[in-house]
Amino acid sequence: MINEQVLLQEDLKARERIERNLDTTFLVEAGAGSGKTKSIVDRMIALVKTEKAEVRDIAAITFTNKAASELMGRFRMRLESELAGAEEASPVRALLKKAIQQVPESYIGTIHAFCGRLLRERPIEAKLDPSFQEMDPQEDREFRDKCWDDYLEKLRTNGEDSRIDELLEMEINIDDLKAAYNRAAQYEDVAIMIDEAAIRPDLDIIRYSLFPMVEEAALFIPSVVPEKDWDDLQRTILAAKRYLRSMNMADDLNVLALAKLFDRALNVTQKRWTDKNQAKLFKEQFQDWRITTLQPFLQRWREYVHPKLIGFALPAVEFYRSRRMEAGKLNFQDLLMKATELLRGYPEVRAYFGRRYSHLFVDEFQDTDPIQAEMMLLLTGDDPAESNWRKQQPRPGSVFIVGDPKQSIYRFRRADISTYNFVKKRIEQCGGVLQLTRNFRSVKSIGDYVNYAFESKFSPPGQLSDTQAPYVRMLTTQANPRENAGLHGIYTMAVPKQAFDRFDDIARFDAEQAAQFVAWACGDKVSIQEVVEGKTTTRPARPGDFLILLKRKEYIDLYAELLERYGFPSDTAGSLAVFEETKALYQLAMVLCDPTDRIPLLAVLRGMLFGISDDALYHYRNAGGNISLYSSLECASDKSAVVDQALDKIRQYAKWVRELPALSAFSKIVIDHGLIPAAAVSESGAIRCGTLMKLLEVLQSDTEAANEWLALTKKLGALMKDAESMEAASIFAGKADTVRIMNLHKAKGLEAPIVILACPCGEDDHDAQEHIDRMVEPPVGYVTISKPKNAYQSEIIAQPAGWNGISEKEREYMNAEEERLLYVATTRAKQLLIVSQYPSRPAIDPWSKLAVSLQHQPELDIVVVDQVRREKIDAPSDIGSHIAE
Ligand SMILES: Nc1ncnc2c1ncn2[C@@H]1O[C@H](COP(=O)(O)OP(=O)(O)OP(=O)(O)O)[C@@H](O)[C@H]1O
Repeated sequence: MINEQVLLQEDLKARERIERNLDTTFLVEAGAGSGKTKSIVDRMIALVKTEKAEVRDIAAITFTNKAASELMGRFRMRLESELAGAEEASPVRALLKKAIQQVPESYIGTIHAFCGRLLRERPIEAKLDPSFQEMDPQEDREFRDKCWDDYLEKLRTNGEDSRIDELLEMEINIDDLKAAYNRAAQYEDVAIMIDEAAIRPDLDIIRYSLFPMVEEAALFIPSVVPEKDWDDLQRTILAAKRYLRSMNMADDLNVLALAKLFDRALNVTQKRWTDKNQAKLFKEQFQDWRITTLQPFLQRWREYVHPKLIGFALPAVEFYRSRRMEAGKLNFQDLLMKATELLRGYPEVRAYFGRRYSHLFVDEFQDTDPIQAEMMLLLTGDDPAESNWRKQQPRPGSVFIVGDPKQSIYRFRRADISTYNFVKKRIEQCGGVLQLTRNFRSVKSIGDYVNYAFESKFSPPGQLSDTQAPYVRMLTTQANPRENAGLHGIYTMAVPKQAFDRFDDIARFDAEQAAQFVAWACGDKVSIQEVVEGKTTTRPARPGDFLILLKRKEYIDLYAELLERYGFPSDTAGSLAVFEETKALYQLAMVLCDPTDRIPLLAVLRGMLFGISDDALYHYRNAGGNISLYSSLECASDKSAVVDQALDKIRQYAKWVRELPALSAFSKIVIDHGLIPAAAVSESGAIRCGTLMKLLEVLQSDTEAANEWLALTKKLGALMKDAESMEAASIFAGKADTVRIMNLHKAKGLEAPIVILACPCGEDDHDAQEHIDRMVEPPVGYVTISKPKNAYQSEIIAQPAGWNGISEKEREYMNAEEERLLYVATTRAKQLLIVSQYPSRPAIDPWSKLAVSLQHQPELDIVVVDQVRREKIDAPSDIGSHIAE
């Protein structure tokens, strides 16, 4: 193998330099499985042992709190083991002892918490209320929503709501305005591009071109419906005719709505027209008109709307910002921006923190917020007077950055490759860029596959591109398991064609195969190779060896459900938390907020909590019963007695709500109704039960919700609406021997002996939504606003001028990131990687970009395994009757 030995030597040298060249600033590009955390710990220990730094001088910034606690744990353990190995009375021993004492004084944590620290020490210079509070993303969302409502209210009270009316006349509704507000609020550090000069496009161009075409084509549509129905163009023309007859076409918005009917490919079946040749001509004519007239027009319209929408949103965002400051509440972005402003604005503060944290470590640099780069250079810069971070150069050895540009997967959360490349160049000038290429994680067959699959996907080695990371060969040193000692390498697992390529069916088939494989493998059929204290051993596979990764989160619970059927517990991350129990509890909470409202009351009676049939309700009404919490039927018939019992129960709940703090009442209801055991024995019981318990925890952490029923109801509503705000959790979460199932972004930094890239469906090809240019000062944002078109698609309703070219550029970035996501996915496996495929329709398969490299990999033989019999309640509504009894 060419140069493999040389490359290994280079890797070794790089690792030595990390520990030895402590006065050199390094950016370490460490490939997958190369032991990033270990290299950080090695350097920290070296700093302590050589007295270059004390532990209290060290700040290490990690991507998540979990990564921070792992780093902290490993650092502490290394200090302890170094101490145990140090000679009695040696100077190093004293240093290590002191270091251990100082561990609590060091900083190891996320960038946001670090900024919080800086700001708490210097609130006056930061112009902050010293008792400011940090808001997590969920609290921030709620605060932002509240500010939006208040802002609209303020406009109304000040008589400024005519501004809203103006926008409503442009086919914009209140939801669109809020979408613009939410979008602009994401980019407070960016100058959002607005073209104030955009002029209103004249809709006469549509009137004069489209109306006559519609009238003419209508003449060739038969008067009776063709045997096989109207074709697309006919249907659209007939709809347009109805529109023209019934709507006021002097109104521009009606014309716009009509024109949009024609903004799609309209198929024509010639024989359904009265004249085939004319039909062919119409097809071409409408298609041509769409491209040459309609689409340019719609583009100009979206450009015209854009400044109005953004212009409305920006003052609302400013209102939200000033509300945060007045209330002393900082969101994550504020923490970064305020801390950077503080360092930028005060040379003495810069110098103070530069001394205080003289050795800065930054992990996962490829995925952090670009403002972090500014902070980092301001803190470590060698010129005390320079406030422009781009001109700063780190002091020798002051910063140690670790990252892997091949694993940058958070562009949607502001990660930015151009900032990464800028910092890399800067460090090249004043320190060194090192490559760690040796991979300790995967066996050779996986390494070979990864190299083969990604060499052509990344940019040529050593070449800096502003969209894609350069390819670096991965050097695996773990041998494959000996023959018959363990299934290893890469396998595919295909799902056969499903009717209409329905996602639900594809996912279910795949989940069943995956569960069967896990069951088979754990039945002593697959051995796992492990290196323990330098010795290679094997042991039977167990559930904890499996990591199932999905590109999208919708189907995570399905995989958990199928695994459960085969008797395997799982631990999920990133799946949606909206189960029937949560929905039913929310409905009940609404009833208890306003018991006079009969509609939710009826829904609760018929829903999963009480499962009362329409028949029973009918009998109850017939017997003179009133569906109300305030009346009870004296002599109900047998059939309707259940209604009375349910109403009694709800009355009882209402009493608890009046008498107890909200969370106590809520918990009592959950227990009284037996929801936790009921969830536990239902389909996906472990997750549903775990999610209910997590729900109680989430409510407990919100003081207002825990005390007040209305706030609790609102909180439940927010959790239902915003799937991002609470993830489902299994009761097995955190237990060691469970199959882990998660979406790909959650798998950052994780590994497992066996990885399944599952669920070969659900891929969508969504358009770019924004593009941020961070190479100019201040950074400029090109932001579009969209609204849902239907359940699956959205349409852009406002866009900045020149968006087509800009969005193409952004697509390049997005496509490049897709490749990196695949790199992250394939590099999680230690011994065996299984890739699910849906060959019948690659466009919907998120893993299909690997198809070419997978061509010669064997397909997994799925051995049919029986499901485990378990007792379960068949219909959720049964729970109600159980309780009623
Ligand atoms: N020097 C080493 N010798 C032997 N094994 C190591 C060494 N360093 C790390 N490992 C092992 O290699 C595996 C990968 O290490 P780690 O998870 O730290 O890699 P990483 O660089 O964070 O990878 P990724 O970026 O892909 O998440 C782990 O199982 C770890 O225990």
